[in-house]
Amino acid sequence: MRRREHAATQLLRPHGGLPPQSQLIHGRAVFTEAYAVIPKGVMSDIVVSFLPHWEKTRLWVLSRPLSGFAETFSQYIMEVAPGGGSERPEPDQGAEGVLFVVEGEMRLTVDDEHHEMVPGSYAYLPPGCDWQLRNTSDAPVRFHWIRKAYAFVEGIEVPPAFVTNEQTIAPTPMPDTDGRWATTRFVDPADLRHDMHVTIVTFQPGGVIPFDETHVMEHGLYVLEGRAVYHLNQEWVEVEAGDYMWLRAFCPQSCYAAGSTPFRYLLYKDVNRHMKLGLS
Ligand SMILES: NC(=O)N[C@H](N)C(=O)O
Repeated sequence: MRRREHAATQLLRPHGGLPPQSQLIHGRAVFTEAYAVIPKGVMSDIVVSFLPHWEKTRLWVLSRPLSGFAETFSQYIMEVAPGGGSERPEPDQGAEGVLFVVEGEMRLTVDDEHHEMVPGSYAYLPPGCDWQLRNTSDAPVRFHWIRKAYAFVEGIEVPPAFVTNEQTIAPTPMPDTDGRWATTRFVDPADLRHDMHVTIVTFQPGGVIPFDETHVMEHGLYVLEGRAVYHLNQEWVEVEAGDYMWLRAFCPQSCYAAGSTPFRYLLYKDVNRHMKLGLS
């Protein structure tokens, strides 16, 4: 509980506001064909977005399908002020979503059932899900909203909605890592109803991904806590809590946890489906 509060405080102060006019800040932002890095410092007041049917809400769009629909997902950091929220949050009946709270509290209603969401709360919302959201507290709430067009498959049913909290799930250690690399999984990897995974990856100080993973799955990585050096394609990039990385399919990736506290990130990955072949 204590660690969660600390991580949330670290996270939120950096967003919003502007550097003074007397300063020219050179950021660490990177955009390449293979990946992008959006450091926390560039999530300022002048790059916010707003959405239809959301009240008292602003957001930072961290990723979106860029080249037609070759990319699979969009990811937002949502900030909802007290009293704000939406009765019509998702305009697309084909979109599934994951919500993950990083600071504050809110009420999520799914099929008329209320869920009080706190830091670490996680909700999976299948396509066509009936959900609403309201900040019933007296402080802003911030959460990630990851959306993907659900890939329907004949003979496989759509998974149901669920709400949980990362604190209730024991992380699964990676084999042969002495527990220095572990993943908190919210769905069973063998459950083929799911076509995306949003997990929490945790490295203890000194933990590494020891080789350049290179795979077809895309990633969004939001650093929740700690710091690391990430190898992305041909470059080494320093990242810390509040930074975001967007990785296209096949972007080589490895890392080492560089701080004195655990390095943790929220990870999106598309899984369990054929590739579209462009046949008509
Ligand atoms: N960058 C990562 O954390 N990648 C994961 N090992 C993954 O692809 O599952």
